[in-house]
Amino acid sequence: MRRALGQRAELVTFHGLPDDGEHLACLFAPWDDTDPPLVRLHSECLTGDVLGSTRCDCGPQLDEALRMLAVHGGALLYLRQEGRGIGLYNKLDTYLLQNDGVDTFEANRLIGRGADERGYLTAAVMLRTLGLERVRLLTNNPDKGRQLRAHGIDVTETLPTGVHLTTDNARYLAAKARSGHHLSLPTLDTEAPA
Ligand SMILES: Nc1nc2c(ncn2[C@@H]2O[C@H](COP(=O)(O)OP(=O)(O)OP(=O)(O)O)[C@@H](O)[C@H]2O)c(=O)[nH]1
Ligand SMILES: [Zn+2]
Repeated sequence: MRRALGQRAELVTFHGLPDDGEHLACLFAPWDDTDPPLVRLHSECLTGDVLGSTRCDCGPQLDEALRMLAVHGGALLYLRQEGRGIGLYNKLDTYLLQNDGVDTFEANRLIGRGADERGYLTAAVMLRTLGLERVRLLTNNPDKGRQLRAHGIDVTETLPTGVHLTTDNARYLAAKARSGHHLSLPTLDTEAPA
């Protein structure tokens, strides 16, 4: 079902998705006919997207994607994959471990969950349903492009998001870089000068 969201954007809901989730597509028109449309797969982060938490970079990444899509057109899939798939309450439990110095991926494992439980089959089905089988993907996470391709989406290009580094999210971003996200972070010199 399609609902208008302002003059140049509309929301699309889906029924019968593989994981039965309430995922949402937000379409921005028009897109340039010469290039495949810009697509952002955004994983839900209630704390960062809505409540302004500065522990992660989700809020600034969502704002950035919405700004780019408003200019260039394309689609944002808002995927209900809170906490990289472990859910909100579990994510909040891992925050306690992170406060003791454990990184965001290891904290998931310590509560008995996968470091990243997200799959993108549902996103691929959403894109195909929307007629978006060739896309340019906005992400620093190579797994998203890899999985979309494995599910038959032609990802012609991957465009990096900005690096939204602050003192609050520096450890979070460093953990993402270690886990394979394409992020070039400045190195911090923690040693005292000789
Ligand atoms: N388990 C867990 N999930 C988190 C934490 N902080 C943010 N998240 C979730 O992480 C997801 C976003 O993943 P990220 O690793 O930040 O980025 P990404 O989506 O893999 O990559 P990009 O496309 O480049 O943004 C959202 O679902 C957030 O809810 C955390 O401390 N623990
Ligand atoms: Zn977040």
